[in-house]
Amino acid sequence: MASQGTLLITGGAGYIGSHTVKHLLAQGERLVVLDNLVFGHREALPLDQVTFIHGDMSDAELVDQIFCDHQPEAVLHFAAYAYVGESVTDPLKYYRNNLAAPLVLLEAMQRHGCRRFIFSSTCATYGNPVHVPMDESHPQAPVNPYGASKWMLERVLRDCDHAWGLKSVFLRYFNASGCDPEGQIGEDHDPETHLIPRILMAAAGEIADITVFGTDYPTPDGTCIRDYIHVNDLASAHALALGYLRGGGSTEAVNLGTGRGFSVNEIIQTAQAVTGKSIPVSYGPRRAGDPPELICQPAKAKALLGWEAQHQDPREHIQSAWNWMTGPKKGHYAE
Ligand SMILES: NC(=O)c1ccc[n+]([C@@H]2O[C@H](COP(=O)([O-])OP(=O)(O)OC[C@H]3O[C@@H](n4cnc5c(N)ncnc54)[C@H](O)[C@@H]3O)[C@@H](O)[C@H]2O)c1
Ligand SMILES: O=c1ccn([C@@H]2O[C@H](COP(=O)(O)OP(=O)(O)O[C@H]3O[C@H](CO)[C@H](O)[C@H](O)[C@H]3O)[C@@H](O)[C@H]2O)c(=O)[nH]1
Repeated sequence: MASQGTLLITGGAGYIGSHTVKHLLAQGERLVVLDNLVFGHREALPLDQVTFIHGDMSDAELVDQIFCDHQPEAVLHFAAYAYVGESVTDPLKYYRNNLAAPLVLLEAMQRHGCRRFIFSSTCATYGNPVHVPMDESHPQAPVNPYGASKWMLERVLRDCDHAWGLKSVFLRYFNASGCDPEGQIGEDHDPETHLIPRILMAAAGEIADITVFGTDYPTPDGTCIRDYIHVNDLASAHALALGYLRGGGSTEAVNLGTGRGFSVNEIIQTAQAVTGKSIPVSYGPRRAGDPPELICQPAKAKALLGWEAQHQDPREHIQSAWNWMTGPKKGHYAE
């Protein structure tokens, strides 16, 4: 197996996947992207620079063919469903796509001798915080099927390590935000549920207002606190995790966040300042399943991978997302 071989990126046409693709291409990596485009966008990929395969990771024949044709050295696994609320009402959809479908991928990896896996896990595997900031040894007690599906796949990956030597890094992202500073790609979910893009949709008049979910949390201003991590910082962490595995690293879980929390109200005020728009706000009840405060303890990422968030200021996240939203082409490589 080549030490700098081809990488298979599942879900590479999605938000975080496409930013990581851009970062890895800049580092000279050779990439094959597998995406069914259920949520991703073909235009989010530079099709002249990657091999794009439009298909589903649960298609065993297709996945096997990809391993025969490209012999990937490692898999970066972004593909999943990620609507927490929907996972509560339709859990089987989440267990099928986030837990069962990756087994097809892992079976192909085992057959073809591919032993490196970088997994998009989440702070949602921790459930309600027992303490903040949360380090990797925080108890994992997910409170919704989305978080549970990710936690269970972590368990599967550990078992594969034990049985056949698969080495994985579980990157537990906190709240991904921001966009490519060059404005080529952005966050383009439909439906969009995340806070920052919805605030900007309200600023642009695409929705009537931003509803704050709950004002009676035990936080200084009563609204939820989150740790917003720039998507380009997530991208660079993937490259470093790959280097770590190439260097013979063992299976590890690694949090990715800044270590700083911002409330929903603070994010809205920052967005008003960045956009210069007066953003209509309404106040609603709490959203089921939202912990009051999620803040990352990122020390392990620095110690193990040499990674630190470079984009600490949420103004920068919001500015890059606003530039992309209001840019002439609304992002994307090709018209
Ligand atoms: N956005 C966040 O804040 C956040 C936080 C923590 C973890 N994550 C995880 O990071 C990953 C990427 O998140 P995102 O926000 O970029 O989501 P996204 O929906 O933009 O990207 C996921 C991509 O996977 C593709 N996909 C889904 N199922 C597939 C399948 N069966 N076969 C092939 N392709 C498939 C979709 O079409 C999409 O392009 C997900 O695993 C998500 O759970 C995201
Ligand atoms: O219209 C909105 C949207 C969000 N919020 C609040 O803003 C905060 C952030 O909410 P997001 O929906 O943007 O993100 P989550 O905190 O729900 O993120 C969770 O879901 C993500 C998947 O999409 C990731 O897995 C992440 O790790 C996990 O914490 C929450 O307090 C939420 O209640 C609002 O007040 N109004």
